[in-house]
Amino acid sequence: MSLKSKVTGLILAGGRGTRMGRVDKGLQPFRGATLASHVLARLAPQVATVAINANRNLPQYQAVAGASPVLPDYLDGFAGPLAGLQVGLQFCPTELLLTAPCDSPFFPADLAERLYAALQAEDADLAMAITMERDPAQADAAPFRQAHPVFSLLKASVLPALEAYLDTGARRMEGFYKTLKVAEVLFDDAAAFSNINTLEDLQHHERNVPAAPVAPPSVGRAADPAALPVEEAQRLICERITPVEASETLPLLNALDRVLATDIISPINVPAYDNSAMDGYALRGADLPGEGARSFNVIGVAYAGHPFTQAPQPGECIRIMTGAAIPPGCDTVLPQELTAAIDGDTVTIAHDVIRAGANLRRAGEDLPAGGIAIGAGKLLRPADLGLIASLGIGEVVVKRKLKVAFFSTGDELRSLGEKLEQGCVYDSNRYTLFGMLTRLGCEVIDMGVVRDDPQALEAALRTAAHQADAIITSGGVSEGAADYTRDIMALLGDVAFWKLAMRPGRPLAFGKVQSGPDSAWLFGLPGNPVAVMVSFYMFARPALLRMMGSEAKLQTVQARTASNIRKRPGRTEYQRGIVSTAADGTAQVRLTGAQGSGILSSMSEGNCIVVLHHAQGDVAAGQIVDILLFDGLT
Ligand SMILES: Nc1nc2c(c(=O)[nH]1)N[C@H]1C(S)=C(S)[C@@H](COP(=O)(O)OP(=O)(O)OC[C@H]3O[C@@H](n4cnc5c(N)ncnc54)[C@H](O)[C@@H]3O)O[C@H]1N2
Ligand code: MOO
Ligand SMILES: [Mg+2]
Repeated sequence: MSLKSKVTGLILAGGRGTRMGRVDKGLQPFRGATLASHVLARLAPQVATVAINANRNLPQYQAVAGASPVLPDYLDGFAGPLAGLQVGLQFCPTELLLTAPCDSPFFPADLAERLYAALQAEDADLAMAITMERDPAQADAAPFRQAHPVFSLLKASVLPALEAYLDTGARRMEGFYKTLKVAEVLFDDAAAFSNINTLEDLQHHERNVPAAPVAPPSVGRAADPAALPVEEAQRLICERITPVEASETLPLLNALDRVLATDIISPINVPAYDNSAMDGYALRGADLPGEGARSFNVIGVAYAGHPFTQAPQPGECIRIMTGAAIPPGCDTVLPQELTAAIDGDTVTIAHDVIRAGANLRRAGEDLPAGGIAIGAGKLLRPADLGLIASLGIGEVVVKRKLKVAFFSTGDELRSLGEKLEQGCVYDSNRYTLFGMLTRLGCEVIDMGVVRDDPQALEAALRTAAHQADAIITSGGVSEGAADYTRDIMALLGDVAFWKLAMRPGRPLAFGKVQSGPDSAWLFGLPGNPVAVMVSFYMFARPALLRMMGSEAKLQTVQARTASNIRKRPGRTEYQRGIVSTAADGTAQVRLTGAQGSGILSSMSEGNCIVVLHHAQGDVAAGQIVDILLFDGLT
């Protein structure tokens, strides 16, 4: 029996993350994934099965865990790693449990093997990793022994002892280990057990990534290997967001732009009956002449809404209008302009003008009765309202509207109507955000401008968390000295601050802000007026749509660029363009002059965004580029 098949892995991710501003450590983005997923990748090859112990953000951990279980503590109140060990042991289907914390992604690939060797040799209950470390401030001092109790291999049979220990009210890992027979295993590589405790640690490790093999930059500085690619940030956001549950029933006319909460099942066939696609003559296909011509006697008229119910005899036909029910016995309609002659009640038809079965619209060919006419999750557009009406359905169940609070941050901002002093700018972001959110069908809560002041920011975020499902802010997410936004966001919630490999829109804050029992997803967008829009479209929009219950994706189309475009590989660029039809009839795009992220006129003048992908370099005039039409976005 292999060692692997005897061991269950347990990732300890149940802590409060106190040293990381209470963020959920395991879910912090790291080298293109989350910390927990890096730990999982190390652990999985060493064990038969894995579980994650977590007490917050369970759906997000479930996304990391895949089919493996996510186990919250059985004990209340973030009782520490022993509480995680307890549920891990309760779950453990194998004879041994190997633990690793969610914030140490570098541990050895042979951890299980080496701990097991000692466990066996010493006939111990538990084997634990030890390293020798030095105080970096005292280079000459003797190294000291550092135990890593969270890196342990233990027998599943110690569970009763653990439960007895916990029953005494004690919670310390070291205290419990003293009750067991422990084998200590010295590892030489202390760095392999280093954990990431603070956001600074995270950024430090993020920066010390071995350089990724990116194509050489075309101009200027090299791409920043620590910056998170756009798709990765989108994925991390999407992993955490879940759709709102609540729905409401609305009259059809009020449901435009809302997200359908349940499938629309067609109660009838559409069309409800076989009917004519043409004004002309209904007849039996078998009566059409094989050669020459044949005359038919017109025995009646079928109008839309006024069916003719008598079947024709051979050599008879019925005059029929578009939409009228096909009379019994008929299977073909000859458009009136294809007749050879019409003389009173006699119509002459030549051979080979139509085939049998032509010009009929069959019952149920659009939608069969009992079939799904429109699936849940569809954003209802004008065609959908029409389709639902065509089924005779007058009310629909849609997801409730999202409430989105938004405010701008910055002491330099002035609202409309205020005097513009030296060094100030009018707040434009609140207007673009208002427009984008309204177009998305959200109920907007405009919270105005919030000063760069910790108390004001905290109060605004708390109010927003009480009132809204999501909060969108602009400004203060970069590293400027007067930007308190980051500190306050981190204080109130589980918020990550990302530096993205994109332009514009490099800084972004995302996470959950909690105030008392209420919480809201926060999108802290950068202050620059173009950056705020691009970041909204790339990150906030898909997340809000997902919360609304829709998975609508942005669709790029292609156009030929009219000029050379400079582009540095290693980041995604969103340049503003104007697409038009070239002389040869194909789509052609030219850029709107200056592309600075403060140049809002570029968004107003442009009708599309030219998407220059992460790995893409310079583009020569005449080459094809992807574009996102503003009309599709809004
Ligand atoms: N040392 C660094 N500096 C900056 C970096 C960086 O990585 N390192 N990133 C730059 C990028 S990229 C952007 S974008 C901005 C983002 O900064 P903030 O999110 O902190 O935004 P602010 O500093 O508050 O404002 C930036 C800019 O935008 C104007 N602004 C802000 N809000 C509004 C509004 N509501 N209406 C109109 N204009 C607004 C503000 O006056 C500033 O000019 O940071 C770079 N710096
Ligand atoms: O996000 Mo900034 O606006 O890229 O320049
Ligand atoms: Mg700033």
